[in-house]
Amino acid sequence: MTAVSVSGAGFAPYEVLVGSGLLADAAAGPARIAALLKQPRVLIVSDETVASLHAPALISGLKTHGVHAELATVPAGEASKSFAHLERVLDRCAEAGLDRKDMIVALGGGVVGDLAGLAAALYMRGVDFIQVPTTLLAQVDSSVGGKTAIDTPRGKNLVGVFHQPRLVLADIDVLKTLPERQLRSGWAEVLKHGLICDADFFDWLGGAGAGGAAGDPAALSEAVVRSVRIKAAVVGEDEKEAGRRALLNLGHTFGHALETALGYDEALTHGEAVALGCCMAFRFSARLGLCEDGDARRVEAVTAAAGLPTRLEQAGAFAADRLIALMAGDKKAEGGSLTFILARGIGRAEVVKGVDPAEVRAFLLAEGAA
Ligand SMILES: NC(=O)c1ccc[n+]([C@@H]2O[C@H](COP(=O)([O-])OP(=O)(O)OC[C@H]3O[C@@H](n4cnc5c(N)ncnc54)[C@H](O)[C@@H]3O)[C@@H](O)[C@H]2O)c1
Ligand SMILES: O=C(O)C(=O)C[C@@H](O)[C@H](O)[C@H](O)COP(=O)(O)O
Ligand SMILES: [Zn+2]
Repeated sequence: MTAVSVSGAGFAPYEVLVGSGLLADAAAGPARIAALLKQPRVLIVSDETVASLHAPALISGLKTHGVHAELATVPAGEASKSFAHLERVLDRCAEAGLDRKDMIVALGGGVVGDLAGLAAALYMRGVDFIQVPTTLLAQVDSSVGGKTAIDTPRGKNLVGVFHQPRLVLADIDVLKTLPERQLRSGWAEVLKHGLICDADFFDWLGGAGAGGAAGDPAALSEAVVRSVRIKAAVVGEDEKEAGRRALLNLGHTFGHALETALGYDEALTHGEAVALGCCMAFRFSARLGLCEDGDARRVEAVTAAAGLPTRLEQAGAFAADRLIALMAGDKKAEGGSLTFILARGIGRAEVVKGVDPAEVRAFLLAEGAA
């Protein structure tokens, strides 16, 4: 097991534990959860798919430590990141009689983590929560850093707060039940971490570590640990995204606009949108003369080799003006002007504010938007 600690100026430090058998072995994950509790009970929030596969092991592991667990489930999928499901989860907290000393456990992918984390931040003005991420995406990214949110039809993650977990338990074994498409989606955020600030990591992901995208356990473990270290370092420096943390949004200005334009449809997962968005960010960077065309081509080749989309037409048909309007509503935008995370090369991302919408429009048309 590897422990990565996340610490920063504005929040209580916590550990991300990455390893095998953390859920199945009651002396591992459940023991760590039990040790953090002020009262011997938790509310586990999960989705219906994950609950049926992995909640029984967690519940019985907790029971061996005298912890009673209640379970609240939402339907699997992005549509659960909504006001309606947030209300239902909050109602379940009240129905279960949770008080301020109780703990919520988010057992699932990024959808469950974002939703349960937001519910934990809101219920009684804030209760503690633990992340037990079950997708690759959630293990390498969403369970770490304290961003919680729901979507609205006008924007992805438009309503949320920063609320850090008390512990993250990333059990690599649970990825064995994850559908291949979801594994590849998570790989997109892994590639993103290399592209932002670690060219050696990106080289490894495109070479010796490439098997991780198809489930090779050793490569997956290493990719999770290296990703978590990168994310923990960035979050520790800038919890509330005053500066450097925005780099973690590489590929997301384009990606979130695509997801919202598609109505959070399952045709494009968040990871696929990020993969495509990163390719677009590199092509846009090359067009603006920030990086070499060769960098953009390499990003595209490594992304395609991982079975992820790299071109707009793979995601659907889009109107450039609609995408620009959505990007102007992105959380990084200031006064309606566009902000992008662009790159001077692989591993050299930077925040670029005040990008000319006419440049963006011309780029989107060249990419195949109408
Ligand atoms: N808070 C953050 O920092 C952050 C970072 C990245 C992404 N996100 C958010 O995360 C969400 C995407 O998360 P995701 O990709 O994990 O999707 P997800 O949570 O929808 O999970 C994907 C699918 O996999 C299933 N699943 C999960 N674990 C499984 C397992 N072990 N075995 C079998 N099936 C399993 C789920 O039921 C679901 O159908 C998006 O909403 C995105 O905005 C948040
Ligand atoms: O943790 C962060 O910061 C990120 O930007 C990670 C992203 O992968 C993630 O999708 C995040 O939810 C996006 O945040 P948002 O602020 O753009 O909604
Ligand atoms: Zn993301």
